[in-house]
Amino acid sequence: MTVHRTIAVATAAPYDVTVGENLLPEVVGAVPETATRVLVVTAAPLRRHVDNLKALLDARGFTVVIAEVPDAEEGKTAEVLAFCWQVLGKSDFTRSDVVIGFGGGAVTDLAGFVAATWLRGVGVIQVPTTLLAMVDAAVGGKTGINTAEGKNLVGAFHEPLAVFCDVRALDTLPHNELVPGLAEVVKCGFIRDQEILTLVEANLDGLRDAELDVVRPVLVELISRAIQVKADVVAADLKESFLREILNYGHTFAHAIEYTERYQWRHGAAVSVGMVFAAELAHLAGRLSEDGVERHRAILSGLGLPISYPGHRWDALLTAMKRDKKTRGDLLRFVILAGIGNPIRLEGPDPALVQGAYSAVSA
Ligand SMILES: NC(=O)c1ccc[n+]([C@@H]2O[C@H](COP(=O)([O-])OP(=O)(O)OC[C@H]3O[C@@H](n4cnc5c(N)ncnc54)[C@H](O)[C@@H]3O)[C@@H](O)[C@H]2O)c1
Ligand SMILES: O=C(O)C(=O)C[C@@H](O)[C@H](O)[C@H](O)COP(=O)(O)O
Ligand SMILES: [Zn+2]
Repeated sequence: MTVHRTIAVATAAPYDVTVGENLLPEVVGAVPETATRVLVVTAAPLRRHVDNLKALLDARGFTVVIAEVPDAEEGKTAEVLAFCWQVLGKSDFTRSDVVIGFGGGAVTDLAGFVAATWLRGVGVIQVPTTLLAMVDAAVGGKTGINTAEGKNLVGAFHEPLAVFCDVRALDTLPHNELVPGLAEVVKCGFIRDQEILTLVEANLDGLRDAELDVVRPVLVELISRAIQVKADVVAADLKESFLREILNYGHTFAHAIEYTERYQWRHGAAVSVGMVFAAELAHLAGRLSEDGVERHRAILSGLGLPISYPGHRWDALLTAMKRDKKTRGDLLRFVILAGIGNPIRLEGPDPALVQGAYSAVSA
């Protein structure tokens, strides 16, 4: 049976996230008729898919410009952003024209920021092609790039016109890229929708082995549920004044790992360790039971995700964590759980607790 689900994101500028199969015609249909030019921001592994999209856009009479950017985190830099601006300038791209972000989370983050900054903001349609980008990066309007000092330090909130998650794109996604996306799905389970945890626990082996023909129905359910969690949160607090911080569960430590490891860790893998770190911190702070911590370890390791960090680089990690966007002045702030499904903030914890949580996830 063909999958087709729509999740509405009810922000001030509402849009739909479509989860389905063979959605390229719908992507083209979402480009406003007022547009003349379309910039597709993408990376080399997506070339075949993008050729198909370009053919459909050409047939509709749009002038299509492709910006193929360096893959993965290498694309989230100021230099690549400037390259995209140059492409837009040279093609006389106007406010009625549209950017399409076509790729993993690195591409959708960059494409969104290109759209946010060009002429102070043009429309962007996001077409995420990794599991992680479908359930998280392409939804919610957080866009940005990394700087030499840290992860996602420059960016803007810029919501898409529409998001299309074509689950058939996952057929070409390498196994080692699919599993990290499950970390963000599990995150949504720990912070809000516990049915996600139940579904994952019941399908651990199939999800870990990514046998898509076997787990496709459960994966579609998990994708839809995770997007629904994100949609509900961003609809209530788009600009992260407080509630939205729960989507950052596990990310204080995760971003520090990514930065310290020069982006050689997959984002989802770092988030997996980051959630165990946050669970250990919550336990040390007396807010989460030993069983709650163990549930983190069991689910994440059961999916084949890392639950420890072997780097022994505490000083570097602490320096990076201080640059987290939830920090206020010198006050480190963490999202932790006061029980599964109940995220709270831990502000300015005793440094011994933070170091204790680090020791608990050190391999
Ligand atoms: N804006 C947000 O709210 C948000 C949320 C979560 C993550 N992120 C960001 O997303 C990024 C991670 O995204 P990611 O995990 O998708 O990694 P990624 O974008 O680096 O993609 C992983 C790899 O898969 C390739 N790929 C993508 N789709 C493919 C397909 N269908 N077939 C074959 N190969 C394919 C990519 O080219 C890349 O080599 C990080 O930069 C993270 O900070 C942002
Ligand atoms: O959408 C959000 O809000 C999130 O925090 C989702 C995270 O999974 C995502 O990795 C996001 O890019 C992190 O943002 P940052 O503000 O910590 O850079
Ligand atoms: Zn994330």
